[in-house]
This record gives sequence, structure tokens and C-alpha cells, in this order.
Amino acid sequence: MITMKDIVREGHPILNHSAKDVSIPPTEQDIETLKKMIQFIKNSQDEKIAEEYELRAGVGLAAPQIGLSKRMIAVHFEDFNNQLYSDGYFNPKIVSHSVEFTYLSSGEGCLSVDREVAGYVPRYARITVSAINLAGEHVKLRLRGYAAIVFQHEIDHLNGVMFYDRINKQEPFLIPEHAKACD
Ligand SMILES: OCN(O)CCCc1ccccc1
Ligand code: NI
Repeated sequence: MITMKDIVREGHPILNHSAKDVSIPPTEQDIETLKKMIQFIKNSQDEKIAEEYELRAGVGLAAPQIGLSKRMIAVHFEDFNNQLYSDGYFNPKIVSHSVEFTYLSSGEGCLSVDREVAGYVPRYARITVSAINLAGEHVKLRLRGYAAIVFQHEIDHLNGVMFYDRINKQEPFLIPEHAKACD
């Protein structure tokens, strides 16, 4: 099982590099890895397991965070309408996005960043993501609000981008233009 010792922390170069596409169809090993990533996220949200294994709660995970420079992400969370997102994706790609931006008023954190970084992280308010899910289906996800934010945070990891790279250095709490808080 994946635990915090497997999570790569900022400063490790893999977090600043673009990851490689997974060859399709994914190998048994890629599928196994993605299943373990989903399980880690679920475990991190289970009070007992998280306490027992000292897991930091997360809503998503990208393969570079476990030292694998491959375009794979896992998510497990409910959005503000209680819609559950729980799956793994190979080669997720943002194929279109809104002009409008959104952001979490509480800012963002990251399992690979052991410190608070204050400020708003501007993200597209709506995105369309094409990907291959764990079941091997080509899917097209139309995401908005919190779901759009989580997926952008994870896809950023595949491109070597950390959430704090997007915070306005001069004015961290500057409201981005055409932006509305998502919470
Ligand atoms: O990359 C996964 N991660 O570090 C876990 C937290 C993900 C996250 C996503 C959106 C907003 C806040 C935090
Ligand atoms: Ni992260």
C-alpha cells in the first residue's frame, strides 16, 4: 500500500518535469499502480486508516508524486453538489476550457508540499477533459467548480506545475480577472 514515505516532496526534480504518456492499452502494472493510487486517496480520507498509517488527507494524486513520471492521476472526492468522482485516468488532457476563472477561497495545498502557501490559485472555471479511465474506456469529462479545480491541480502535476506556481507573487490574494470563488 502507498503511504506518505512513498510521496515525493517539493525539491525533487520529478515534480518539475513533464510526465510521459502511458502507452495504450495500459500494462497490467500501470493498471495496478493506478488502483494503488486510488486506494491511497481513499485510505487518506478514512479516519481510522489515516490515523493508523499517518496519512495526510488528499482528494487526488498524480503519478509523479510517487516517483513515476507517467501521465496517470487518481481522484476520490465529492463536489459541492455531492457528486462523487472516484476513478483513475490515463493520459488526461484538457481539450477545452472557459474564459472564466475560479479559485478556492481557502487556497490550495499539496501532499508533496509540507508547508502552507497562502494565496488564490486561479483555475479555469469549466474544463473538458479527455482521458482513458481505469476500465479502459475513452471518456470525455465536462467539469466545473471544485471538480474542475481538483482535475487541474492533478493535471498540472503531469506538466511539472505546482499550485503555488499559479499564485500571484506580488499580490497572492488578488482576485483573478473574470474569476468567481468556487466555495
Ligand atoms: O496532487 C494531489 N495533492 O497534492 C493532494 C491535494 C489536491 C488538491 C486539489 C485541489 C485543491 C486542493 C488540493
Ligand atoms: Ni498536489
